[in-house]
Amino acid sequence: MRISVIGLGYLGAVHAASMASLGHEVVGVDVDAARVEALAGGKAPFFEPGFDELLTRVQDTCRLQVTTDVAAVAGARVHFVCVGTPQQVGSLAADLSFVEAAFASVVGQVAPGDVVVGKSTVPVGTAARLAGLVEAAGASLVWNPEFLREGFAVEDTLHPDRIVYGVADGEAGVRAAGVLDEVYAAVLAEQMPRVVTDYPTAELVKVAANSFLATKISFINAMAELCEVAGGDVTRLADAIGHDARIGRRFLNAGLGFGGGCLPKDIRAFMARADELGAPEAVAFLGEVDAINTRRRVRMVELAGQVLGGDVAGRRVVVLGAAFKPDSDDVRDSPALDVAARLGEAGADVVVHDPQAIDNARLKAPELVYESDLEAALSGAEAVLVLTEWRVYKDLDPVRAGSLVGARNVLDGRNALDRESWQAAGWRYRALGRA
Ligand SMILES: NC(=O)C1=CN([C@@H]2O[C@H](COP(=O)(O)OP(=O)(O)OC[C@H]3O[C@@H](n4cnc5c(N)ncnc54)[C@H](O)[C@@H]3O)[C@@H](O)[C@H]2O)C=CC1
Ligand SMILES: O=C(O)[C@H]1O[C@H](OP(=O)(O)OP(=O)(O)OC[C@H]2O[C@@H](n3ccc(=O)[nH]c3=O)[C@H](O)[C@@H]2O)[C@H](O)[C@@H](O)[C@@H]1O
Repeated sequence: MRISVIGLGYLGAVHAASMASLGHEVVGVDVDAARVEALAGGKAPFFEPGFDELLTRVQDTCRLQVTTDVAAVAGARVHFVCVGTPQQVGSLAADLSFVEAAFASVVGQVAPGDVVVGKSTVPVGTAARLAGLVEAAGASLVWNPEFLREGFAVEDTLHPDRIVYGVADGEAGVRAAGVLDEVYAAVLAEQMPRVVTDYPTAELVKVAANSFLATKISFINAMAELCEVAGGDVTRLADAIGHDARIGRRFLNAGLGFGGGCLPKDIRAFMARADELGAPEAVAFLGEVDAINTRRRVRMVELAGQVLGGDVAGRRVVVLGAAFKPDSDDVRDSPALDVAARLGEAGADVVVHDPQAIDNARLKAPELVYESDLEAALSGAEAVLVLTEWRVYKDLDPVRAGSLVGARNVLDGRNALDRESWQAAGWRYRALGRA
């Protein structure tokens, strides 16, 4: 089928290439000319495992065309809107201006019978509002939230845990769902759950899922705070409660907490929307989830001060990790970069290393010093802070690292290192949530 994808960021670019890999003829549109140019040349505009290979495969089939000209979407039968919904400056609410602009430009191109599919994460009520615009052009709207994780984006797009459609009432909704089933036929062949519901439920499913994940992380980080004062070990605690199948061990990794372009802004936008709907108390707990998350960053800076004898000013500190999570170059609301910036503000001589995210980090925090060679970054450091659990940091040899640094202090911000082997190599090991 001929389809279009509007917005070629972490979500849209992977969606477009994945749909082309399923055999569809895809036209992708983005307002960012540099991004379009990179994709047109078969190059991923960001680091995502497996994405370069997918692009190369798709390029060979000539089924993916990219452009800045929205007129190119005319002739496609299904149009996926994948533009950003960042946090508004000075407010908790989502900035919907990109979604509104994208819908306005797409409806000018659609033909009667087309299906417009919203994939961006939006506040509940947005789809019902946009449906009128789409229907006025003779097309139908489906809200089809996306649940992919960065670092696993290709895998999650082609093999999701579930697919959710929010559709209009009646025949029109059934017909639109049927068209989307055709697009996803190869994905649905794996028989994962497919939930067809109304617009508000589909929108709420997305923010509820991200809120639950954020809550799970902050729950374990609250336990980490208690372990720190009571002398417990949060990693053992997480293992023990995680054995209960009702709780589960996943997303109970205590440490610096959550960041990225989604969980933080989604829980904030949910609070703002609940407030508008007159039900702020329903999700007031998310304020605490957010506060626990921020406290972990503050605690990390305190811990660095403690191991350095009370003051970080003038002390050489190496921050390992700038991305918000491993296997990504995304630094949006990155806990690691935030801690590095806080240490820099406190006067520390900070050097930041990351295997993939230095270019993005430099744009976001140009005041920090970056080093792309890991051994050079470690040289002379008086404290080593592991803040993003990249494999290369987990694989560090503590003996070799110990020969490079100025003092053997390691702070494990992600509970990712093997404590015993670091201690055996003469390191003073400190971690969040472990006394
Ligand atoms: N990044 C992720 O892992 C996931 C993101 N989402 C949601 O998907 C949406 C997009 O997120 P990302 O891809 O991370 O954002 P992003 O910021 O990486 O990409 C958004 C893209 O849309 C483009 N754009 C903006 N206005 C446009 C317009 N009028 N026409 C065409 N292109 C336009 C931008 O230039 C940019 O390339 C957000 O709502 C996000 O919450 C949902 C699930 C996963
Ligand atoms: O809406 C979105 O954009 C996406 O947001 C998250 O995906 P993502 O942000 O890519 O990354 P996660 O793997 O969820 O990690 C988020 C943050 O939580 C942190 N985290 C994760 C798990 C954990 O146990 N502990 C923990 O601190 C990570 O380090 C990272 O900073 C969700 O997992 C996706 O399902 C969702 O589609």
